[in-house]
Amino acid sequence: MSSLPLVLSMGDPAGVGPSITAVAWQALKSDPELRFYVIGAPELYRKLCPVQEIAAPEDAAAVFSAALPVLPVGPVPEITPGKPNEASAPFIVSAIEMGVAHVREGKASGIVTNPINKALLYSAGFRHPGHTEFIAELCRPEGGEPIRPVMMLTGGGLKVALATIHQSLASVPASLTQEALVELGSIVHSAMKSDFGIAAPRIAFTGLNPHAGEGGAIGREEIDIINPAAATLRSRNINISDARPADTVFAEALSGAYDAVIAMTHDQGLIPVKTLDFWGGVNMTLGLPIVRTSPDHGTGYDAAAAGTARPDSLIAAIRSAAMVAKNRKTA
Ligand SMILES: NC(=O)c1ccc[n+]([C@@H]2O[C@H](COP(=O)([O-])OP(=O)(O)OC[C@H]3O[C@@H](n4cnc5c(N)ncnc54)[C@H](O)[C@@H]3O)[C@@H](O)[C@H]2O)c1
Ligand SMILES: N[C@H](C(=O)O)[C@H](O)COP(=O)(O)O
Repeated sequence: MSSLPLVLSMGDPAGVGPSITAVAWQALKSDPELRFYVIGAPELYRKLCPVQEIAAPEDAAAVFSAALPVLPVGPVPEITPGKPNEASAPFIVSAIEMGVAHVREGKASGIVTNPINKALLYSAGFRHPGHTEFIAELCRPEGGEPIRPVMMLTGGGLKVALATIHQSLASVPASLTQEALVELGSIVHSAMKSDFGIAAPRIAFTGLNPHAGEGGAIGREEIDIINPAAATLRSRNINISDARPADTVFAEALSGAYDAVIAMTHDQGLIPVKTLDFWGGVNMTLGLPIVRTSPDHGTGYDAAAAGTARPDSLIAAIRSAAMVAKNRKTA
């Protein structure tokens, strides 16, 4: 595995982030290959586990087995778990920016983001739908072309990428273009090889409409957009299906027919993963020059307030980030 540590961003301090970070450290502290540090407010973690403030990512390795290494960001206002506070927004954003900078500078092997509440961040001038697009923008070289980030959720034996993410269902059909789907299919194909070590990936597109349009009787997006994009990708030696009915393609993937499924909408793709494996699910961003993963859940304010937060998905995200970093190094 990479000898560099992973970096965790604090996420919303009023959510489950602080508690699951402390429990993840307890669970992983004896595994040097999964070592990490968190960029956050040290006081968030002090009641939960031993904490050691560090001045630089390079200090994390010596500390990790004995205490959670925390690179301070702040001053974060005093927080009551479960009660979001707008005053923490600038520090939530700074922690992500610093973490991405550390990975880009070669000081950390990847970033694992704790959950944020996007609406709260808008008060601090955050203008991105989520981490996915924000981190892609942070990775864009100065004066360079925008990077197309791809959201993929893994869990329950599935790997599901999304053609559209945080947008209204009504706006989805206009966003589906042959060009965008060809670009997406290429990114997923490359990531299956470099990030997951799958030499000859088999990918399926879902349809947008019930029964993948029923030959055009229920909708034409499959005939006019999705299938032509699939044909272009196949002409480039990418093994990808025409639009498959979305109600059955996940069962086909689970039975071994496909390594990854590309879903047309957020809920079409995330419902099967989160239903099968909410606690083991991982959200990752494909197509970036850096490794980024996250738990599949959100801020979970009610669990934070009740003290019932589970660390499983964060631990799975840490393991996935370490695996992808290692696979990319090998590739
Ligand atoms: N990666 C991210 O930053 C991310 C991902 C998803 C949602 N969100 C944001 O989170 C906020 C809340 O979203 P939501 O309510 O739809 O989803 P959620 O995942 O926060 O909560 C769904 C349910 O799961 C529970 N839950 C979540 N995490 C848990 C944990 N670790 N342990 C125990 N129970 C847990 C919650 O208490 C709730 O009952 C929204 O602002 C959303 O945008 C962020
Ligand atoms: N759609 C994601 C999920 O439900 O898991 C999520 O909102 C996270 O988005 P970002 O990783 O872009 O913050």
